[in-house]
Amino acid sequence: MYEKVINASYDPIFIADKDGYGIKMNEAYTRVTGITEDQLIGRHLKDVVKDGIISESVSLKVLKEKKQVTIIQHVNGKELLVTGNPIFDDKGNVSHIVTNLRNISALKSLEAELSRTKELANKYLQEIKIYQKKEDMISHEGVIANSRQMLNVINLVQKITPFNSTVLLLGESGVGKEVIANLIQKWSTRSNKPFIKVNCAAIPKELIESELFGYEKGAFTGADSRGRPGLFEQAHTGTIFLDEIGEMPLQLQGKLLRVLQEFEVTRIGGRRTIKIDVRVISATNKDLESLVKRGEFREDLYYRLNIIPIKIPPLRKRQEDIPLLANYFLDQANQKYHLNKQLTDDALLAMKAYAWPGNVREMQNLIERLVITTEADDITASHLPFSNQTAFVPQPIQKKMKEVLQDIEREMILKAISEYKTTRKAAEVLGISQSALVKKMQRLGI
Ligand SMILES: Nc1ncnc2c1ncn2[C@@H]1O[C@H](COP(=O)(O)OP(=O)(O)OP(=O)(O)O)[C@@H](O)[C@H]1O
Repeated sequence: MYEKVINASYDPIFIADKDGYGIKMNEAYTRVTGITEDQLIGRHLKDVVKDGIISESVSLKVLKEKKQVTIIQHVNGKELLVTGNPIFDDKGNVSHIVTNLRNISALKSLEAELSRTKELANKYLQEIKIYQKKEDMISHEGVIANSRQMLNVINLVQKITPFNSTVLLLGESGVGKEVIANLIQKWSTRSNKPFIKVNCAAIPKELIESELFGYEKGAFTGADSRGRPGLFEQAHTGTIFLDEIGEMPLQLQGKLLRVLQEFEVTRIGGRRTIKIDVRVISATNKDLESLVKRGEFREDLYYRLNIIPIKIPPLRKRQEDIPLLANYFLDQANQKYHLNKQLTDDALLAMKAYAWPGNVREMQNLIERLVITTEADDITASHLPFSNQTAFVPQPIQKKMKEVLQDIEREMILKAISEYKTTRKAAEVLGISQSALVKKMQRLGI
């Protein structure tokens, strides 16, 4: 019976007796080692080693040491991992040694294969990392920034996130102040704490105080009879974003200043002060300094808010971001409407030349509109509402004359280059020398 079991085993088995003679081996043993019965069975293992059939005998070692022994054996050019197990009789003497073995040459080649695969995986990982790094350089948690100015903004954000310092975001409407506020919150240690956004311009003036600071029960008619915590209290342990801070009514600015200095609030109609731990980010598209000069904004509050000012430049001052943002919004709109529209090069050039008074928001809205309304798959310059010279209608309040002239120069040059391809031809059409054109292009950053 035991012979049948041994022969049925897929794994090689060899049995030696207590005197070191081979007495049994199965077919798997011959399959793996190439050793036949006549070389091993009935022979003393010392002789088998002497004849060079096996390099070393594990059975003899087990007989000597009276315990399990594992060795590496070389047989017929194969490397084998051989384990011998003693079988003891009733008196505790070794009666037989059962040996099994595994071909580790195969394992070794698997190992080599594995390490090759690992190497390859590592190579791909590195490539992906480089690619991701490139992507990260452009998109920072969904904030597209590739221009030097915006990368400076992102760097500054990275520097300040570990601290709870008060931040004031400055920039024209639609430049991305809120996206930067979101980024500060996301990268800060308070990222999983409350993030309360307050648009000071959207709340009726008479309600701002109760919204921000809350009220006790019976504080005024129409109030919730149980009283209510204000937004500052709701932001406790987290961040409060005061958008359009320039719209804060003058009579409330004193109270806001006290909250920011003491970090405690008193609800309307209440007497107790409530301690709050909040990080304050505020934003405005107004020139707060002139508001201060005109007496419309408290100077002390301005200084309290302006601890870390971050200026976000208008889109026309960071033209490198324009194609990236345009394609980013194009992808978004394509996904939203299950379309596959493309922006042609001349459309991107025209976009680069445009002044974008409504900044990134204007671009986002325009691209979404174009994706829906353009019949063809390609969105070209002719589809853009500003490609017919409407781009640089001077906006005397927003721009200096020099800037407007530069914008016009830039647009004319970009148009000429895109139409005539070479600076020589473009210069001829524009009526200036080629070297003057090249100089102008350098000055305008084209
Ligand atoms: N760098 C950017 N990357 C990706 N999207 C952006 C970027 N800047 C702005 N946006 C998008 O443009 C729109 C306007 O941005 P945001 O609301 O942050 O501007 P804002 O300066 O806060 O405007 P406002 O002063 O009118 O409140 C948003 O939909 C925002 O997602």
